[in-house]
Amino acid sequence: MSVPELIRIVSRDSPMALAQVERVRAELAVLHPQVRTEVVPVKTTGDKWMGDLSAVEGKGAFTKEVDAALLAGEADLAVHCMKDVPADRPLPAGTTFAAFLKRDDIRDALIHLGGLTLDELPAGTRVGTSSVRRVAQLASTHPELECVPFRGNVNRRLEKLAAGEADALLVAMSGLERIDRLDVATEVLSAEAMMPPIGAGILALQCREGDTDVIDTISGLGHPETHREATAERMFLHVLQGHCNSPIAGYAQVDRSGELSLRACVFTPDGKTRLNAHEWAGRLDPATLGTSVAVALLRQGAREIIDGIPH
Ligand SMILES: NCc1[nH]cc(CCC(=O)O)c1CC(=O)O
Repeated sequence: MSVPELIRIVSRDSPMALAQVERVRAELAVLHPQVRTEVVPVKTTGDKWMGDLSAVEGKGAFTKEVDAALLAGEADLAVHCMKDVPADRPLPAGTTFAAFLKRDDIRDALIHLGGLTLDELPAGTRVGTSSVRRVAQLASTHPELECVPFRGNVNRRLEKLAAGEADALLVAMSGLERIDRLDVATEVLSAEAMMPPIGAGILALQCREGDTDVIDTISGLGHPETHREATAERMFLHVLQGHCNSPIAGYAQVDRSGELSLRACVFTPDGKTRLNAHEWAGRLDPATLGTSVAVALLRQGAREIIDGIPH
């Protein structure tokens, strides 16, 4: 393997995304101190458009411009939140994942300026979130709360909360951690109380196919357990074929004994129906586990629920 002299890293330009790039640079500096890196920040459709993501073909809204820069040769490595990489279709032709970094916290946090926990919030409390996954689950477990649309990067959402545009906020712990604002979290919600999105907390490193020097260099950053979890989760979504308005949640987990499991749910938007599946891989490879869990939900009627939601 010949290690490249320079690796140009493309990413969204939000504070969270740039912190992600710094993590990649730091890990790369340990493994290959001789490699220089440059950052190529780009704004994505999802960063510019503050309306409903389904109006801009939500899928890929946070990745399209990043992928384009990689494919155009303006950068050699793209850093994505795996959660934002569409899984219903293959990766853009000519690109491949070279590594998945060790997974961060997959849980959501509640932020309430008065310090209340989710169960303590009074009826009518306005919770800022545009996530159909969070809205459906809150409708199911806390129907007395009111969800208000809340878009923008994590810093922007914290500003909007401080400005009184909502009384409380649900955001990913990993997002808060990356912008160094874990201090604002009032309560960490268990993955059972608020099922995370597929791909939560995983940074995916994407390269051009055939760029073997970069791929070989970057693959050393990969975390094997996260790779198994990511593969199971991504195949699960691929088989399920959701759309950007379908509330889908779940996570794979490699336990201490090395056993891989995948737990997943499909909800109706009102949270009144929730389909559940939880399987262990046993002798199945991660992708087959993902397929099996998707099929289990389809057998319970997931297709009808997903197709019945306007998008
Ligand atoms: N859409 C913004 C976004 N993209 C990825 C994350 C969380 C970080 C991750 O899971 O990797 C967030 C913030 C949030 O959902 O609150």
